[in-house]
Amino acid sequence: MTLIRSVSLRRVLDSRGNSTVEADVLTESGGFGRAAAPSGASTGEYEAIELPTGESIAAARQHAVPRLVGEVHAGNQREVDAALRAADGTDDFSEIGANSAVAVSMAAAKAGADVLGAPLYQHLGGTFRGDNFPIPLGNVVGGGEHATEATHIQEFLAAPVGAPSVSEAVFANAAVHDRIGALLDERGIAAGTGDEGAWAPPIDDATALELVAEATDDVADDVGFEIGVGLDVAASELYDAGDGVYRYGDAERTPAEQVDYIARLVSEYDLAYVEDPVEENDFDGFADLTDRVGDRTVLCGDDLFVTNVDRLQRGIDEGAGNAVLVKPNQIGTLSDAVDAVELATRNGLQAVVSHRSGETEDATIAHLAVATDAPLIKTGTVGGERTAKLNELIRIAEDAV
Ligand SMILES: O=C(O)[C@@H](CO)OP(=O)(O)O
Ligand SMILES: [Mg+2]
Repeated sequence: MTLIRSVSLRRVLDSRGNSTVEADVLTESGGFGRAAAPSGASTGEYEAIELPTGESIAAARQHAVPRLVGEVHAGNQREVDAALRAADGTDDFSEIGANSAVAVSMAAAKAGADVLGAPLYQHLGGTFRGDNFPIPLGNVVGGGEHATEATHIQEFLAAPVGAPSVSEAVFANAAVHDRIGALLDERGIAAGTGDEGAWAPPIDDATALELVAEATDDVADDVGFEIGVGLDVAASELYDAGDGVYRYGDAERTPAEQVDYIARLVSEYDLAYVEDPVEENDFDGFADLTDRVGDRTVLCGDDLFVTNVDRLQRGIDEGAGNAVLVKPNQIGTLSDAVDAVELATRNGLQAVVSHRSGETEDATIAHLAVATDAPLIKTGTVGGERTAKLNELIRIAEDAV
């Protein structure tokens, strides 16, 4: 019933105005799925390869489409993703591009769900998946690779850990974003926004932390539940491998000082979440930090693990981190992303399903987070390509009760 009849690929726009791959999958019985690949700016060195859009589409048409059409069932995600891997033939999707691979993988999942007449989260997660919903982490202030002349730390996140529902969490994050806008205004600081819709003011990291802490406290008082503060340091972007130091503008920190600095921030601001506190090759520094503050906060590897089970297994073996960021395009297929969640969960690590800084209206990650019972999702706060996922989460929560 779900045998694939056709796969179409096209260039569409992403939220940065760049091109990306969109895929349509149609099955023999008329099931249809459409999905588009996101794209990172602060990409990890070990991510699957994103090819230029046209190149990726041409290669996928040549190598992957013939292996899918009339051969593979869209309802069997493992079969779809195995065919994509076989068509590519490399470890990192450098032949057809992770952008085409992930678009087809997600579109096939939607086509499979369509044939079943089931929502995507249920097709992926099964009937007995439980009824937990992820807490959305909302990027409210940022800089790094996502904005120029703004903070060095890439993302300051609202973490509404006490929210009684997805909907209340989503609106709390939006309220924090709004409150920060007002606080910036009061201080006469003009600010635009970065790639993910977060405020990108020309202030230092300490001031940004004070501002976000004040805004989350104010909104927490209003809504009556706890809202913590989180960070994505995206430390690989600050690291100068030649000199072996982290550069925050004119200031420098050695790797040991970096670990001390983050540990101090965790204590001082009672941080609920820290992503990529050290650069992507420093498993030792990550493990040291996990030893020191891992019982108090979520320490999440993004560039460190790149949704890759081999790197994640190394982190588990070495005690580096207690959470993994899960980005399907970082590894290339939904099956690989689910493998990373399952490996993490089996070993007591939390999974954090995540968007990219370059996004589309595609909302697959909202379903993936619910399907896999991920405790957290990072998908922005405001802006259409971000609210597409947040509003989908609200709909899923309503649908699932
Ligand atoms: O570092 C990150 O976590 C992401 C998403 O916020 O950014 P990018 O997609 O640019 O890698
Ligand atoms: Mg990150």
